[in-house]
Amino acid sequence: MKVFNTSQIRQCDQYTVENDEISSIELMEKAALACFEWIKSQFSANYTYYVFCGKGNNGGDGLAIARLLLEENYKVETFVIQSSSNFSTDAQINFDKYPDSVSFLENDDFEIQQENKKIVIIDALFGTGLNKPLEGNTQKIIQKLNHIKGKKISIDIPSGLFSDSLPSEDQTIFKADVTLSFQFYKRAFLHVESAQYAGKIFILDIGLNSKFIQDEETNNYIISSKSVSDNFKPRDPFSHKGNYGKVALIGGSYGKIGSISLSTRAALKIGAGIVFTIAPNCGYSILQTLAPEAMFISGGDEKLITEIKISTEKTTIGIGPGLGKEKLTKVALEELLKSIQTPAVLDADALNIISENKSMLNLIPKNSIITPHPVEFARLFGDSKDSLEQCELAREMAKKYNIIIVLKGHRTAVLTPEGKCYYNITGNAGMAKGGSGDILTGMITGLLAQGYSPQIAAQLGVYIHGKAGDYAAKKYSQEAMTAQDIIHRLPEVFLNIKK
Ligand SMILES: NC(=O)C1=CN([C@@H]2O[C@H](COP(=O)(O)OP(=O)(O)OC[C@H]3O[C@@H](n4cnc5c(N)ncnc54)[C@H](O)[C@@H]3O)[C@@H](O)[C@H]2O)[C@H](O)CC1
Ligand SMILES: [K+]
Repeated sequence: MKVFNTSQIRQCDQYTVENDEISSIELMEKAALACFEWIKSQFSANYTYYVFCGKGNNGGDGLAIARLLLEENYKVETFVIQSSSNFSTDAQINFDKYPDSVSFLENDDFEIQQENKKIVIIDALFGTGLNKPLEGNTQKIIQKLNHIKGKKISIDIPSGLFSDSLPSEDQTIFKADVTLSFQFYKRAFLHVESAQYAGKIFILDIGLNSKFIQDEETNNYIISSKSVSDNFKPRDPFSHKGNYGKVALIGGSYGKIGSISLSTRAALKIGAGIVFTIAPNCGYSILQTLAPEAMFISGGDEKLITEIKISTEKTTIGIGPGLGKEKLTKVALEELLKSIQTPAVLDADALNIISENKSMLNLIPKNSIITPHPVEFARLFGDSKDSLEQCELAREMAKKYNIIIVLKGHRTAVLTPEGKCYYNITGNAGMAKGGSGDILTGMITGLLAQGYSPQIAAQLGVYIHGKAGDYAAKKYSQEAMTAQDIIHRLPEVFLNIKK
């Protein structure tokens, strides 16, 4: 699913009006109707709706939503910000159509009866047309709204937030519980510094022109359930284990055998045919017990990996979880990287070792997948001022080193050598725990071994990992779920991938 910037969204809007049998006012009505239907499905008529509108098209949406609510006898109070600018053409039409009186706000002296707990505040002050950070009265109004208790819904985007950039710390922005956004994810919804204002995001289809959407180019995408099912390869009834690849997960050190056992189990559970684990000897009994389906290969020493003895030709390597950074382990990693020609997966301490010896970056085989979290990424490639800047740096590094970077976080991003960014929107805060990353490494390695291209293995891996995490949270709660529960919920994910 494509992510467009504000100017592309505006062009899409315009293209739709010019090429489809729909006028801009009809499009606004369609957008308002989609919001109204969503609101109706979530809240009863016992709520009082306070609708705050600007004078642009976002305000026009708000006025239309307020009218639709009134027509179905919901209790509605509508406010319009008084300003020197005129209503946009379509907002004016909706203002004229509004059947009740509205209150014009010159400052923040409006009253909302808070003893009535059933309050919904609808923010239709500013949308994608915001041209500078809010100040003066609009700033005061939003600050006051942010202190009022009630359900808060932003239309299209929280007022005060820019679609394509991140806010400064002192910027005033409406804090929504829910954002009902039209047709597309905005880039701001995909970065933690701005996404926190949007709450839960629902994308409402307002039928913008599909040819424009198909033809318009972008470098940013969401990994959709459709792209997952389109790329998913069901197992062939006539196949044997050799058809599903040979994996070697390499990692673990004394006290960190758990990491590589989680990766091993994840690779098995994601469908890999044959799985080896290369770990220090202290991991032997643990691994043979926790993952009896996998074969153990000694890493050479009791407590750390000092040698990696595997033919790398037909084996897909995943290296890093629990590996440690001992000198001999570093040498073993360097030797391994020099010997592999095919894409591998590198995570955790494998990346930390490389960050201390940056020339090793050039040894990473072309089209390999690295899976750093933001701190590991910064160690490798330097600091960034925020997550958007880090994402852009990752895009450059993916191109420079010809690798796929899985930048883990609230919304994990997969950056490709072609400069594309694929955001993952599955997953939840229950996964922000030790072990989750080890599992992701095992999953991506297992998918790569099964013949998925590195880019698709990375995209499927992050999507499936997040989705299994969502099933785990549903069953055990975000608090009580542990990383292992992500592995346990994989069956639900596979059973629900539509083919
Ligand atoms: N995506 C679609 O196809 C549709 C989107 N719709 C809605 O339209 C808005 C965008 O509307 P636009 O008129 O371009 O802009 P806004 O309503 O966001 O605001 C413009 C308005 O506000 C003034 N302004 C801008 N910045 C500031 C500021 N910092 N302080 C004060 N005033 C400011 C500006 O001068 C204008 O007067 C989109 O988000 C959707 O909600 C359609 O309704 C349906 C199709
Ligand atoms: K808004």
